[in-house]
Amino acid sequence: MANIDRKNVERIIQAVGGKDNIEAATHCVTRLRFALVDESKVDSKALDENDLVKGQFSTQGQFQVVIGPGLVDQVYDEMLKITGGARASKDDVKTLASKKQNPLQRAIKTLADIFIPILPAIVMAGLLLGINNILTGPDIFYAGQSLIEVHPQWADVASIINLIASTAFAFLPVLIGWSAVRQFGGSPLLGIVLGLILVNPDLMSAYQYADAKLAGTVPVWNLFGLDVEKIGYQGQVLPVLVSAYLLAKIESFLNKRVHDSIKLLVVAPVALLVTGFLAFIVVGPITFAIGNVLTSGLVSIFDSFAALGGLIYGGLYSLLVITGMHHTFLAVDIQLIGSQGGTFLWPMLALANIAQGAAALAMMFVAREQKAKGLAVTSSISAFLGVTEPAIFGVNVRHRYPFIFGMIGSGIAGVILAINNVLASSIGVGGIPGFLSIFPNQWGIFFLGMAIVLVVPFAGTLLYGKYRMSKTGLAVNAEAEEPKKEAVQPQSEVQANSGKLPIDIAAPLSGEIVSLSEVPDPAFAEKQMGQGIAIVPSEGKVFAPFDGTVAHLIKSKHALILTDTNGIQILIHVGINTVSLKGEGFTAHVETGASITKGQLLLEFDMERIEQAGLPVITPVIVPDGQDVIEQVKEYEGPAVHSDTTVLQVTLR
Ligand SMILES: OC[C@H]1O[C@H](O[C@H]2O[C@H](CO)[C@@H](O)[C@H](O)[C@H]2O)[C@H](O)[C@@H](O)[C@@H]1O
Repeated sequence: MANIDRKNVERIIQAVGGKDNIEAATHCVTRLRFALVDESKVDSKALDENDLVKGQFSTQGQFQVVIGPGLVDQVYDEMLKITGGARASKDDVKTLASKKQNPLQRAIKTLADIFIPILPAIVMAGLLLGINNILTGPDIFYAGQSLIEVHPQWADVASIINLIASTAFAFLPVLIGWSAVRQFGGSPLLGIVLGLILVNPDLMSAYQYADAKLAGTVPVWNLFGLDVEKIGYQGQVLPVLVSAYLLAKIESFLNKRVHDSIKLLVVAPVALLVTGFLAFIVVGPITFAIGNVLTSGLVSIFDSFAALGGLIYGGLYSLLVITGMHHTFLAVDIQLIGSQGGTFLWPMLALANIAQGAAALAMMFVAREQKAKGLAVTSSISAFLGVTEPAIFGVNVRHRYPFIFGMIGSGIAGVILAINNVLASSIGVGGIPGFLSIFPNQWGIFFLGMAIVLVVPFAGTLLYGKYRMSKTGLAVNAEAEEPKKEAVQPQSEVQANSGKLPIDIAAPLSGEIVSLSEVPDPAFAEKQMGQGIAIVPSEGKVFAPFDGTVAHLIKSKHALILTDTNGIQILIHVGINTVSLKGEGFTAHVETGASITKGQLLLEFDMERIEQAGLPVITPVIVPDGQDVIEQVKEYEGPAVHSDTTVLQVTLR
């Protein structure tokens, strides 16, 4: 690795607003992470012009300057020497950075962080409920009758499917309790128990509450003259969220004060007792009422300004996906389903997914290069099945106009869905399977919306893309976007062309090799640190791709830098933002400095743990820039078998 120029480090300090503007700084394997006093003092142009800097962006109150593996430690050390500042941990910077977010931003992020880990359970339940809807809904296969009415032998099959499907919704407070207490720093197990308390079958179900209230038959406990309603909180979000917060705080209060020898006897029982009483006496009734007021407020706004609401939510939903804020609306969907029996927001989400997929698909006909075409197709399939990041980041945002046509299509469809009050009975799989979650009597309108989000973004992108090509004479392809990238050629051709020795680098993981552009982190996706590929792993194991040494095993064990016998360095970064797991779920079998042999097991990681934390497991494998020995890097795609499939080919000078 090249030596760093101190002057460039000084320029970085100046560009981020000088020493006094740096509240704390740390670094991970690839970038400097700053908590800055005032981000408006950052001179982006100066950073762009700095040779050491590969990229810059601000996220969640942190300002990140991408330097690249190998160099970043040196730059960080030099920076500390210059500023005289103290080393900070990632947590220090994270805490300071989150203070920079306003309370609303923090609340949004916390909500999203709570709901992301439970999303798979809810989506699974929604899909099964959709199947149940098809079996039990009238007029789908037979006029005026449902399939199980005509074929009663299927009735119990539908009933079992319904039971399996509705469990995640019926016990939703348990899922939220687990995730929320974990997020608030308490014991997830107590969160589960809290959720179970709130839906205990001894309580009257929240779904029967309205009728019982009218009839005056709500059961109560009498606590020394105080009547407390004995009701459960099925389908409610706020009661369990607030109770989970209290539980986590009470638990950590007690943990700090109670002696270790009696912790087991005191902490959990007291925390649960206090929270349980508070939940039924105060928190539950108040938040239940607030939840109902908020949802009916939102419903009446949509009743009065349906078209505008549909245009805004449908049109801008994909922008929310870019910011990651979209998961916050899961809480609103769930609350709407719990208190109104259906959500009008989710159908627009499903169509917004399709719209981005259709726009990406059109790029297949605009792009000329095979790889760009391939990316357009695969990413659009993913969007049609409810996951849009590959289409949005990999294709649409890079060319801008497909993203805009996607938003136009989903805005128009949003208006149509909103004015017809199309509802989803549950949250399901977004994109095309989304119709399964829509009340079957509204499929007609939903399919009309689907036609719009297929046609408008596709036609708009295709026509505008062709027009642009005819104006500029340029084909849109990967090379046009990424001038440095080389096309993949057969090995023999490379040897013949360059006359230099190409070195094959084997896959360090088994799975699917994809383009770096599919990595949901701009530092990798935009190749700010170097060329490479990413692997969507099929198992949580990293193997040595060559004989060499471990140049650096990152403390939190989520990333490794390896050097081969020719001096080529590669970075393997397991997952995205996995530094936040602080080594949890990672087991290293080697240390920094160890010699390695091709095929040797280096690291194991728990894919489920990473996914539960809401983090992607996609693993970039890059050849960091700045290696003077390297002339060119070629990238391969397709299925990968560790230690066998070639993922990269490096030609030395
Ligand atoms: O909110 C429920 C939906 O959640 C997922 O989709 C949303 O998040 C995805 C991942 O960030 C994103 O790609 C997609 O555009 C969002 O709509 C899930 O994939 C959907 O099936 C689910 O309905």
